[in-house]
Amino acid sequence: MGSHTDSTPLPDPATPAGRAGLDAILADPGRAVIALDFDGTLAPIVPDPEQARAHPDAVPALAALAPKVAAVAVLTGRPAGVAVRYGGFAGVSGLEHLVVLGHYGAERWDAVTGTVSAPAPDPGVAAVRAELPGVLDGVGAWHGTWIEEKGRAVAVHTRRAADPQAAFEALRAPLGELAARHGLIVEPGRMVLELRPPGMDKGVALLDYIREIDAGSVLYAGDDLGDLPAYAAVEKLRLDGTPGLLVCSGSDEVPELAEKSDVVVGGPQGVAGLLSALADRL
Ligand SMILES: O=P(O)(O)OC[C@H]1O[C@H](O[C@H]2O[C@H](CO)[C@@H](O)[C@H](O)[C@H]2O)[C@H](O)[C@@H](O)[C@@H]1O
Repeated sequence: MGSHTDSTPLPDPATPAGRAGLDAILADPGRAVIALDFDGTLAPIVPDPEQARAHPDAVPALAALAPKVAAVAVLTGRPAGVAVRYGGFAGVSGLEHLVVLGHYGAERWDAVTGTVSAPAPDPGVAAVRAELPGVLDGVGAWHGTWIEEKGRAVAVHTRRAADPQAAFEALRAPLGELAARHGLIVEPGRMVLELRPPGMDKGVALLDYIREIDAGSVLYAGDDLGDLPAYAAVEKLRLDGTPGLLVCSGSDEVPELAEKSDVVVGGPQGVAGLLSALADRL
């Protein structure tokens, strides 16, 4: 695998803004932030969310790139600690300064300390958790749907239902009502509807992090609807004079993201190849 990614050339961005973003990263890597989603971007999509793991090429590529840029961050809907575990990010040489922003930025894990910081849990989550089985029962959606307990949120997955898209659509309205009754929002994703507190998204988290690092350029890679706010953040940064490159980890499931991206690569293997090629160039 290693020799394959080592030889991958850097992609040519499809847009002038994307080319400017890549040029800025190459010209001054010491001020570049590389931010990446986890599921579908660093980790292949699998039917059972508990079995998701980073692509074998992903961590070596990140570890090769991180010492050459200002900062590398993983920005995920997962709890930060879960992403660290499933990604195998702790204790990796080269990733001593990695930051994992979990729960769409509400939680933060720093490799330097090995600890997670997070605000107090939203009481609406406990109320939703208690009512969720009854709501699913009412919709007749038990078969094949699966509740992911996320601590600060709960998610209902339909990928393993007989008809995943139909189950997803059938659950949208009732879960929306349940979330709204308890002050939560529904975050739709790839065959998943997550009920979570409002007020944070990947765009807010990315902008905060870019400010913290005082970045001069940014690369953001994602694959899902939850990455759209981060895409919007990069578009805003570009308008304000900070170049950026938008990378889509391609799939058939979320065409909206591919349409907005500068570069589309072939899933997590393609993302790892791009990161590795970037590390080689730097
Ligand atoms: O922000 P992300 O890192 O992309 O996390 C988004 C959600 O990803 C996970 O679900 C997705 O991946 C699963 C494993 O491959 C897959 O089975 C599921 O269909 C996908 O939606 C995770 O389980 C969620 O908690 C995350 O919010």
